[in-house]
Amino acid sequence: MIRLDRIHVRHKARSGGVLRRDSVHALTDASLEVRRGEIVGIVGESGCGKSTLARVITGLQRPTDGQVHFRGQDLWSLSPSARRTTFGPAVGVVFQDPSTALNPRLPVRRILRDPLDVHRRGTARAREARVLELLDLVGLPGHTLEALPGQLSGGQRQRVAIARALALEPELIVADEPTSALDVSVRAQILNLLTELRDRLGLGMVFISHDVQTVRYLADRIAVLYLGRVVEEGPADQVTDRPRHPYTQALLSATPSLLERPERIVLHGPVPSATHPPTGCPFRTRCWKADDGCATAFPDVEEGDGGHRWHCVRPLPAAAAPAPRSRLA
Ligand SMILES: Nc1ncnc2c1ncn2[C@@H]1O[C@H](COP(=O)(O)OP(=O)(O)OP(=O)(O)O)[C@@H](O)[C@H]1O
Repeated sequence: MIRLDRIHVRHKARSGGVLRRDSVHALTDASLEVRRGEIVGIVGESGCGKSTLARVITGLQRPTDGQVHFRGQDLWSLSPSARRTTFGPAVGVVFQDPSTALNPRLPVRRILRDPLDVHRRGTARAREARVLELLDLVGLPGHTLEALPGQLSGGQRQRVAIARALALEPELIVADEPTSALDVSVRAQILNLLTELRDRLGLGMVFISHDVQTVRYLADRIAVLYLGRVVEEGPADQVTDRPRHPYTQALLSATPSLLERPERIVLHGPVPSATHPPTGCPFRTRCWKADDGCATAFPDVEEGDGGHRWHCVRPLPAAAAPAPRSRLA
């Protein structure tokens, strides 16, 4: 349905003065594919490029280099109006915090009707019927229609945001940390709702989170991002049960229940600057397996079963081995 091909995104650095503006390597050579009915999880630490990737997928961010193919068409070769009318409605977005994503002055009825009005979908009566249908899809009672976002709970607000994302019958939903601003008690309900919607509507979904456990719960496939690079991707169970990239193993070790031997791997040193990323493998400065060879070039892709891919010249063996003791807490 959607394919990102060798995407690079460079932002102008926010600091550096007028004369010297470095560029931030937000995404480097990132490729990703989402098929109909599939949930792809994107996981990585803060600043690794997850939101930039979400913006590229939703057409909000034009890549500096690389292509976005939607149903086989190069998105950025379309005219702005074709992009707006064909691609825009096909992709719905759910953001992290429903309190800021919804207009606090509009009742739910208006919030859900707006996209239908803007895109002139059907008659006034059909739009009203669609609003009721949307409310039902996300499991909200009818009286919610007259409420303002501030009168709803966090979980209900996120349901409204999901209903709005579904309004134009998209084929793909991009959910950027959709549960991290919610109470723990309602997170599972929202995750279950997203899975139900995928099953019921056959949606493709990109689910972005820094929490690998949440991503594993939901996703069919997982891509692990580090400093703007996809360092590992593949079927969710393979990536989480048999990680091949040391960075994936380190992420997993922060959620011990996912590993048979739950020793916590403590990564030493800060995440390097995205303005001056390390040469070669970006993870080498914090990797306990790195040697001089890791500094020369970004490792070529290695491939295992079922589309499991990783970029590492010193990958973990096929059955994950624990990291050396000196690096374990
Ligand atoms: N508009 C911008 N101008 C300059 N730098 C930016 C801009 N947007 C993002 N960046 C930088 O690009 C890199 C990737 O940012 P991005 O927001 O995509 O990461 P993220 O993984 O979503 O982080 P978080 O989980 O904290 O939201 C970071 O170094 C960030 O500071």
